[in-house]
Amino acid sequence: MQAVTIDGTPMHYAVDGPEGAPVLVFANSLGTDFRIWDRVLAQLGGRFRTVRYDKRGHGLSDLGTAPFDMARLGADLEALLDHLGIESALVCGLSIGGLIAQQLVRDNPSRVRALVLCDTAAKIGTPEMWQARIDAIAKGGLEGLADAVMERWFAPVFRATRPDELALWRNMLVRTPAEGYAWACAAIRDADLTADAARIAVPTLAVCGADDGATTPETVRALAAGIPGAIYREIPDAGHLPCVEQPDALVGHMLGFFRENGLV
Ligand SMILES: O=C(O)CC1=CCC(=O)O1
Repeated sequence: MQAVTIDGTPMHYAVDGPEGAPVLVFANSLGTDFRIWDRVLAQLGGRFRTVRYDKRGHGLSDLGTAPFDMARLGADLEALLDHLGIESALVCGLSIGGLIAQQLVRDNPSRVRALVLCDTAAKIGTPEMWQARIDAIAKGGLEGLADAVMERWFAPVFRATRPDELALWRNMLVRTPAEGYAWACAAIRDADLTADAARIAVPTLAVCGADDGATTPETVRALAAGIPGAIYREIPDAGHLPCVEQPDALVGHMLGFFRENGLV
């Protein structure tokens, strides 16, 4: 297990792959820990030096001082890069992880060689929607939300054919500390990076699961349209977590994008 204290908060991370290979950093989504990238790493076949981490209040990482905002989450990622001596990396962010990646490139563009923005947006949902979710957690915890979240995370085919796995991913969600989840919802509620999208000057791939019920293909296509030169790809039979449902398709798009841009 690898640990680092950032802003007084112990955080959990993992580094895999050969030293000297291009560095690829993953930022994960709400209510998940970095196991969601396991299958992506298997598909990458050791071509990258990968960095995964549990954002504060998720997985094994502590919550630290709440409330926290998107700037804090972006600064956490930058501090992790500092700790690992990584000047600049390919950054792949899923959902809130995509917001964290956009925050990092906005605040410190030199740290990002390219972006993979997966099932995300410059502004996710509405403040009212996030406040309603925070209020619901205060009343019923994560268990009360879990079935609805599973419908957004996973395509119908996954839910119908992989019930055992579905049960385990649901466990991951409901075992996320409610406070960590709720404060991350508040950070999403208050984040709007729309005006910054047009200033993103690194190669960008936007990807979305065709059945994503959280950040829909329309939303992700609109994100790509707002970023100069960004390309958009859609993954069939995937919901909000293509890294779990269709890792080979996701990796195929990533590798093609990295090669086309001379990044690998
Ligand atoms: O739980 C959801 O609705 C999916 C989601 C939205 C933001 C995020 O990170 O995950």
